[in-house]
Amino acid sequence: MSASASFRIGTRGSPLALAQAEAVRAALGGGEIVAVTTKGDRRQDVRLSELGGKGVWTKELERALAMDEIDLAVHSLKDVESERPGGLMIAATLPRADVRDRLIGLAGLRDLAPGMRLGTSSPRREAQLLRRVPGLRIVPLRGNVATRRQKVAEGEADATILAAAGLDRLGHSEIGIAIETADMLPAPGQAAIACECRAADDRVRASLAGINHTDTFTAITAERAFARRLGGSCHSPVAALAVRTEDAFLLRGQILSLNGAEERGGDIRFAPDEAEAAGTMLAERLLRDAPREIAALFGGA
Ligand SMILES: NCc1[nH]cc(CCC(=O)O)c1CC(=O)O
Repeated sequence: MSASASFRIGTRGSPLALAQAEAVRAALGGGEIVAVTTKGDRRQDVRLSELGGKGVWTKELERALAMDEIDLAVHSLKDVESERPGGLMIAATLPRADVRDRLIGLAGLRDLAPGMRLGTSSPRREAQLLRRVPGLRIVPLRGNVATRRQKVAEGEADATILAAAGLDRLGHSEIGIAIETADMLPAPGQAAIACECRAADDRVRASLAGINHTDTFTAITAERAFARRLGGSCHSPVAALAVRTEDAFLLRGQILSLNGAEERGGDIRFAPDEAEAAGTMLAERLLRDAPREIAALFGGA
């Protein structure tokens, strides 16, 4: 039995969260899965922003971590706010999955037309799509994959968009059409699974260091520094993606006004040890000449 076999691996209880926790358990070579219900899981009827932002997914897990009820918490990194509570740290990321979003209900983005109802509760997807197709009607749509597909099938929306990584991890590789990142930049941290632990817990930290995928960690470090420097609220329209190139990394970032009318985007090349600084620099560059609608969203400017 490996040393990590005794770790209590905290996770939300949704099918996606459990699949991700299982992937971490497999990487560690053992451990006990402890499912914790979060406020975000209990309330699927209201907008995420009304529940208090994406912290609703992570807060109860982080409380359990701080209280030593679990040894590590597994999250979709995308749902983890870029400011961390003291004493906790993201210590590892697994190799990143498909970073793209997938369109469900239509054959491609070019089939979107004014007046169509696109179901999403993501301000990023809403702003990006409104920018592409002004006049599109955005209808709130939450719930797990099965629920959302059902809502589209029942005509509550004409189409919806979900992260490829989540669909694939649930075994739904056949659902939807992948949207290239050039057409729709994903959320910071999308498709990355994060392992969070107590910063003072050397035993867990050492085990997590052993399963960490460094290229993914470098990429998400840049993306999260970008998001952190933008401040604003955690439900502002922000997109970022860093990828390894032949000799370095490339971070692309985008910020939009809520209705997509205004947009600023750009990119920056960086070496692995400059990930944090690169994210911050790109954010500052985009904020410098940002129009008022965008500057108002990202108060940290
Ligand atoms: N907040 C929802 C959420 N958080 C992580 C994923 C998908 C998996 C991932 O991006 O790692 C999803 C669903 C979606 O956006 O379609």
